[in-house]
Amino acid sequence: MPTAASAPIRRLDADHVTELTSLAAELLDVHGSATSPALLADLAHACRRLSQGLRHELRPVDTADGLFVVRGLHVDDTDLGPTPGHWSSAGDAGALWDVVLLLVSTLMGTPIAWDGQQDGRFVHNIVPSPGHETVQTGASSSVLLTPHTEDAFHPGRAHLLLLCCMRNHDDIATTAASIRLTRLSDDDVSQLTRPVVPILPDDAYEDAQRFGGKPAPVPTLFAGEDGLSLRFDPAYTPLDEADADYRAAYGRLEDELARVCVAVSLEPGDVLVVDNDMVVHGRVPFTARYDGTDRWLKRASVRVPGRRTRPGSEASEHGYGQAALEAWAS
Ligand SMILES: O=C(O)CCC(=O)C(=O)O
Ligand SMILES: [Fe+2]
Repeated sequence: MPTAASAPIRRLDADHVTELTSLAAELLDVHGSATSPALLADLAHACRRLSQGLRHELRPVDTADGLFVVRGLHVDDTDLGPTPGHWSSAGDAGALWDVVLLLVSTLMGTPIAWDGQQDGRFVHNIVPSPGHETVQTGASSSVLLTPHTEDAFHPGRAHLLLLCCMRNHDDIATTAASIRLTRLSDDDVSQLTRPVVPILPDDAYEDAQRFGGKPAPVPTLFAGEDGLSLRFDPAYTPLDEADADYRAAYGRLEDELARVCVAVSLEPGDVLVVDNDMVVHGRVPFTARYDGTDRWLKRASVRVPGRRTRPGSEASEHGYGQAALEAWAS
């Protein structure tokens, strides 16, 4: 896996940084908490005050990399306080950054949350947690977090995934691979366009894992409105139920994704924006510190209204009983 970061960088100038952080601070001051429903309801209105220049920097992904890094925001490590040991103890830690991430998300679409994940919060805290070292969720550390589409099990999954870095003293990389940079034969693409095996809910969704309905097989690849797209989470795909031809094509897809994979080591203040229809992301293994100085990311998920990238058959999926909540009624 390549170790050099090669993601497109969009650098915010000082005025744009001030614009974004002062609006976030004002909203936090007015509403008292980043999880306030009134703050969520106020986001779209508040964003109208942001300049065209800032909007331009935060325009949609515009290269086949399917991602970019927004750089220039400054996180003060001493003000931040210790990295929480678990998402459930994060409370309002780093709340200003929750609001920054919500504003950035709102410029790009509609932030979504899940009842069954991190108490329905719209901004998740991604921290390594004792006892979770080897699971395939954001709370793990000692294992490779296998490249995946975020919330691949669900038809209402995000179009965009945003990761904002609070702290990353050991330069632990997020990995990302774009389907648009892979080379696959037409035969492999046809194979993987067939709905053969389901993608099951991941370990972050205990309720969904208890859902009684029959899992629906879904295609791995599909034609989006602007090119080839994917829905991929091998750690939660019962591939042994697939026929040999499908399995072989899936293996070649995995090889190609590994070939084009980039490693992006986020710096505090960086916001990584990933197109969840084009790019699968993961994380390299690391040794957690568990001393309050661990790596800490904030994560938001965004739907882009009007985007037509998903197969029509997704409309009849049950989504394992999980519902995505939108930050405001559209
Ligand atoms: O820790 C990372 O860099 C990414 C973790 C991840 O997959 C996620 O937060 O969705
Ligand atoms: Fe993820």
